This record gives sequence, C-alpha cells and structure tokens, in this order.
Amino acid sequence: EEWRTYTGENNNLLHPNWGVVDTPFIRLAKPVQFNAYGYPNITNRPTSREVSNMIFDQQSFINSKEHYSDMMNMWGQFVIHNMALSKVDADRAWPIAVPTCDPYFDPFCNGNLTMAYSRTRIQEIYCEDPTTKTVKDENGKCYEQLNRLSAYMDANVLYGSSDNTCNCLRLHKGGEMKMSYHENGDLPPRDVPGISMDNDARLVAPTELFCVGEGRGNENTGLLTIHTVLLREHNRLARKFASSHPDWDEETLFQHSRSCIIEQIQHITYTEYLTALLGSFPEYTGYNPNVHIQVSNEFTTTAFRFGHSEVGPNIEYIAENGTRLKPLPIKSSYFNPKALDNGIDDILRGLILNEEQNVDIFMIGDLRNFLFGRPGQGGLDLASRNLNRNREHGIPSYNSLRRQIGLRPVKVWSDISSNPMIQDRLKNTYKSVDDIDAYVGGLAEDHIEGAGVGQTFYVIISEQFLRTRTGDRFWYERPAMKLLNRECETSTFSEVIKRNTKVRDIPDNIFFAKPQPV
Ligand code: HEM
Repeated sequence: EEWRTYTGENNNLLHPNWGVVDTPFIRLAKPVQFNAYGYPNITNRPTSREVSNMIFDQQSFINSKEHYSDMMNMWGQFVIHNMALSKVDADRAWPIAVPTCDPYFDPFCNGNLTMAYSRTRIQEIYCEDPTTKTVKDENGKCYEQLNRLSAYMDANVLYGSSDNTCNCLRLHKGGEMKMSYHENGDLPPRDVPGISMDNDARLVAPTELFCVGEGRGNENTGLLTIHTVLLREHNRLARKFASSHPDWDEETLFQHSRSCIIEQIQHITYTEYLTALLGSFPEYTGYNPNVHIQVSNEFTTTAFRFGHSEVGPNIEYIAENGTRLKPLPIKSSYFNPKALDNGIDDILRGLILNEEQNVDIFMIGDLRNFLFGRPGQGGLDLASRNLNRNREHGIPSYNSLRRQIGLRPVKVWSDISSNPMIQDRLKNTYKSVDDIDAYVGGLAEDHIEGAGVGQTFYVIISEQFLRTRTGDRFWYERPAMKLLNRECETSTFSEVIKRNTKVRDIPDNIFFAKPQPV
C-alpha cells in the first residue's frame, strides 16, 4: 500500500512539487505590484487600522442569518489549518500605524504609535510561470508568498507536516496517537518532546499547551475541541483494527487509522460544511493531475478570512441537562488550555447549540482590540492585520479582483449591499467603489441565496475547494481509496462526536443551530 507523505511530496506524480510544504501560493488575479522588501505604497485608502475602525467596529451582536452554529466557524478554522499558513519573517516588519487618540490603542493621544506586524515570507519565482499570475517588481523580479503547509487536505492538523513531527506525536504502540488522560475523556498530549506550539497569548507556560500537528492548535478552545474529537476517533479506530486484524503491524494500524481520519475530515468538509456554507456543492467527478492543488493567495489572504466575522464573543458551555453554564469570553480562550479543564462535552454542546455571528463587515471587539492580550500588552487587531496582509500581498482592489475572477465590477455602493448602514460605512471610508479593499468589499456583499457569503467570496471559495478535491490523488472518493478505507466507519460529524463523547441530544447536521425548514 502507498500512504500519503506528510509534506505532500509525490502526491502528484506528474508535478511532484505541487502543493508541497514551503512552496508558493498560486494566484487567480494579477497582483498589484508589491514591493518585496520595502513598504507597499498605498495612497488612495485610509490606513489598515483606520479602515478597521471605520468599517469593522461591531456595535451590537447580529446572529447568523442562516442560523449557523458556532461549530461553523470552528470547523472553518480547523479546515484552513489543514491547508494554509502564511509564515512571516520576523525581520521584515511593516508596522501598522495607530491613529492618534485611537480609543483602544492610543487612549492618551501620544501619537506616532504602531502595532507590530511582520511580512509574509516570499520566494523569487519564475516570472513566466504558467501556473500562476505575477508581476515584475522595479528590478524585473517576481516573488510570491509561501505556504508553510501542504495544500492537501491531509489532516496535517493532527499528524504534522513532516515525518519528524508525526513521529513525535505517535504513541508507537497499537497504531495510536499520544493523548493525555482526563477523567471525562482523553485530551491531546502536553509537553511532547520535539513539538513546539504557538503561544501568542503567553498565558500559560509552554509545557501546559496541548501538542498537536499544527502550530496554531491552542489558538482557541473550540479548535482544540475538534482536535480532541478526531484524535479520539483515530485511537478508537486503531484499537478496532488491532482487534480485527491481529496480523497488521504497528505502522499498518497507524496508517489505516490516519487514512480514515483524512477521509472523515474530507467527508465532513464537503458533504456538511461546504454545503452549509455555499448552499450546495457539485458532486465529485474524478482525479485530474493537471489541476494545481495549491491554495490561491486570494483564498487564504482574502476570501476564507470571512470566518473572522462569524466568531462570537464567547465560548459557551452547555451542561448535559441543557443548562447554560458560565461562558468564557473568546479573548480568554486564546492559547488557554485550562478552558478544557472539565473536558470537552460542555464545550461541544455550546458550539453546536449556539448561533454564531453573521458573516458581514462587523468583527467582535475581542478580535479587533484584544487579539492575544490587552492593547499595549501585545493586544492586536485582526481586522487591520487582514487588511495589511491583503495590501502587502498585492491583492487587487475589490472591483479589480471581481473583474479578474469573471464577475461584473460594481458601479455604485448599493450594488454591493442593500443595507444602508453598510453602504454608509463604505462611503465614509473610500472615495470611490474602485478603491475598496477586496476583503472589505467581499464581506460587505449581501449573501447569495442559500449561502453564507456574498458572490465574490463564493466564487473564490468554490474554486479553491474544487481544486483541493480534483487535484488530490488520494481523495477519499476515488475507487482505490474507497477500497483501501472500506473499514473506516466514516459518518456525519454528529455521529463522530456521539461515539467519542457523552454528548447525545444534538442535530444530525451540527453546522446549523436550529432545525432547517424542509
Ligand atoms: C477565535 C478565532 C480566530 C482567531 C483568534 C484567528 C486568528 C488569526 C490570526 C492571528 C491570523 C493571522 C493574521 C495575519 O497576521 O495575517 C489568522 C489567519 C487566518 N485565519 Fe483566523 N482566526 C480565528 C478564526 C478563523 C476562522 C473561523 C476562519 C475561517 C473560517 C479563519 C481563517 C483564517 C485564514 C484563512 C487565515 C490566513 C491563513 C494563512 O494563510 O496564514 N480564522 N487568524
């Protein structure tokens, strides 16, 4: 049997390097020329933090129009941690200017303050590369940002992106993964030699963090909970295979379980998550090695960050009898393993039964003003980071991007949103519809009927997930994979949760907090 590599190498036998760790993103649209080493020069728009204050400031909570549950945003974050990481270079700073007297970041009107920001790692690429779109800089050179992860949906979140990481996280007994004992069910392991996890909030010592295959695993409680469920499922399968196949060696037990977990993640993402997000998703039509698997820069830098607007103010804990327990503000859940002190069941009920925030231009204060700490103490603003990221990657303006992905450019503010308050915020921030940042324009759009995002993000997100599926030689719906994975017990996310926790009374489709009208 042939198993996937951890780096993505040799998945595509015609193009063995496609989608491999540390290779450049591809582009759907020609970038605005971006200066690789200096500062991007943007003069027709307010600064990132100014746009954040004028556009993203969330004054009141608006629940998801589609009644999505909080699981929707957490699974989205889990999916992107499977596909992309724009690793930054600490020595290439492009600080974000803080407007004088900014209520959170310069309350004493000191002036000239900045928020830390590092630029994404780049690589020089061949300007005529037919698989991407690029522009020459003033020295005639072309660059592209690098994806630190393999672009394949290959559960690197659990198993890591290298043989070495995976070896550290494996138990090397019975095909199982390392976990730590908890009376309410196993949790991911802590303090695993060879594994170093991000700890941006520096709330706890690194030894207290949970160790998983992707550095951002402790980012928030919901995300860690998903990791936990799938790790339990891995070990459940490994034990099942060990008893049904006494002839399988440790490696075979491990690889079969891993292959099933990858299948399970692909299955949940395509049959439940994407159909919820996009209204429907086309059926699988087979493998094509000429489809480039790599994540598009527009997907990871712009469209798929829509998720930052769905995140709500709290991690909700709901007891077995349905009582809502004391919620944890989301800002207190960042890199906080203690939030799992009572296990994951109450958190799962909270994620499933609570409605998330609507996808729109509004971002909760915990993300906009308290990202990983209080302002002035490491506190940052996710909206302005996203905008800076878009600008430094040379993502074209909203209308230019729309034109390049085959959509009609908008002419007037009301072409974007029917909501007068959103139109006003756009008008007050930009001089013309042609100046709008693509990230802002995309979020401002009315949702497509039956979907959770507007037209521009709909196109970019569907395009990506079609390639992610078509360009994967190990896609679970290929006949050979179905044969290999025939003992997997792949099912809905709801079923996976029920068989690995004590959570019972949850809907069949846990991405909706309320039953859907038939
Ligand atoms: C509490 C929840 C979340 C937090 C605190 C968070 C935080 C962050 C941070 C700090 C970044 C890096 C920003 C930068 O410097 O450019 C980021 C990137 C990103 N986030 Fe989130 N995020 C959350 C949830 C989500 C969700 C729900 C989604 C999607 C459904 C999402 C999608 C993304 C994407 C696509 C990127 C870019 C990935 C890359 O290429 O590096 N995030 N997030």
